[in-house]
Amino acid sequence: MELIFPSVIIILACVALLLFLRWKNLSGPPCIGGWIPWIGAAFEFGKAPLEFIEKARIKYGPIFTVFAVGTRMTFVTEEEGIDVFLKSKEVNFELAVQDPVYRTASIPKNVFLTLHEKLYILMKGKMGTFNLCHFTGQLAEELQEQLENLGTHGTRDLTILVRHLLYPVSVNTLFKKGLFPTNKKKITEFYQQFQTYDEGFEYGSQMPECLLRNWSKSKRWFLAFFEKNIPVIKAKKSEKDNSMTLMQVLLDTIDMETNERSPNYGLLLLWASLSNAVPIAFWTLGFILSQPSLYKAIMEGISSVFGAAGKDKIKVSEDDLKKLPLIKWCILETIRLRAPGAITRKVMKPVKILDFTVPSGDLLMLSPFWLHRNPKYFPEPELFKPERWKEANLEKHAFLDGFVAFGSGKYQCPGRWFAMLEIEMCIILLFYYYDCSLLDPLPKQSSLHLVGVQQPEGRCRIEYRQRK
Ligand code: HEM
Repeated sequence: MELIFPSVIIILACVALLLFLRWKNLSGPPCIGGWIPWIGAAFEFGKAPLEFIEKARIKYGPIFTVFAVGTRMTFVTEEEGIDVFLKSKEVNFELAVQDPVYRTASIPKNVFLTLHEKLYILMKGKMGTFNLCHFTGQLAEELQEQLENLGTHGTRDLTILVRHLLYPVSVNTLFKKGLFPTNKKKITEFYQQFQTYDEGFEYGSQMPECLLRNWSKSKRWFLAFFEKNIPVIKAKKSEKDNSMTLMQVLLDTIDMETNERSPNYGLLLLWASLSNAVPIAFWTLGFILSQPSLYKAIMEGISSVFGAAGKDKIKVSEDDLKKLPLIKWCILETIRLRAPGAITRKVMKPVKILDFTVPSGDLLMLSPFWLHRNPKYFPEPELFKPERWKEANLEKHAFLDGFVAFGSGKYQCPGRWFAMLEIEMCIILLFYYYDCSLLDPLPKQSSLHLVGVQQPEGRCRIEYRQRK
């Protein structure tokens, strides 16, 4: 009797626990795990995350949880879930990205949480639509300097060409004029290090650094680069009007709170400014050049605004840009089709979506890439149709409904208008000076990326020849 009593209690406790777990599971969205504890669905998911998401949506419905390496990611794919993602006070951006920020830029949680909102407001203001006009002149100047290096004609891989234009232009515009190396060896080193850092970023944001030797080296290379250059960036204001660059403005605030993390923020801003803008410039040029009638229409626009190509440098004004809406539509249509695989928020308190309760601690995930393929928002979603952007009120800085490539809500991408402007200027100036054609078909997009926009899977060469 003495032995039976505790056994009954243990059995009852187990039954209660099982019922509780079953109830919990029933009230949560369907969960895709694997048979290996903790690892869960990591292998299947990691092989091709974008395809995995779409297959799971078809099999499990509009909301489902993927359990992988100890993390629960709950994907929302339809209105009700999207609304919670974008508007609920119970889901949080900062707590969702804090861990990846720590892994990729070594910014500790307390520093990140103290500074994030202040820095975000500064970036949003400095790169907002009112201030955009301050970038136009310098972007044009920097781009024309880089274009001079292309010579009269040549053939290059389009990705490399875009990198050679946008790396120096972004660094010199956002950090400090002249900061980008000018010595050939150092330029090559910068390119190689950034490529390694960028390519490994997604793994680096999830795995211990000790498992990613080369990536870790490139991260340390950039931290040392900024450590050396922060005093230089701080020292020099614009000779023309004493104005400050974005990084100089950020450094003022970072210094007030902590004087040790400036290089880390330099690295984060560098990555944010290049990782999406470069592939989007690549794809936009690729889409335009692979459609002769579109390329012709764009060239007619450029010639009507700037005249025939000559030897002198040109100035590009806000008014000029307004006369060339087709280029902006092409950029937006490219961003729609190559949008980030996922954006994320942390669930702070359980949230109800459809008939399910998503528990606190889950990462709520939204896929701009798949949302942009919903025919309800974008008819014939797989087609590249720049003219659909005619409907958007771009004068009022509004995108089309259902377009979330820059995120949405409180912490929408603060660099979105700058990115659009930089890519627009890049296309205008390249096409103004050179006749271009593609020597290879446009490559497929890789489906390996959740973080950021989609990368090309193979090479694509461009031939360029100075216009007469
Ligand atoms: C086409 C190019 C770009 C795309 C598609 C893009 C997309 C995004 C997305 C999806 C987010 C996360 C928003 C969210 O979760 O709601 C983001 C954040 C951010 N982006 Fe961009 N971005 C682009 C270009 C740029 C550029 C050129 C800059 C800087 C000059 C920039 C700076 C940032 C920063 C600093 C954040 C983090 C904001 C925060 O911490 O609150 N982005 N971007």
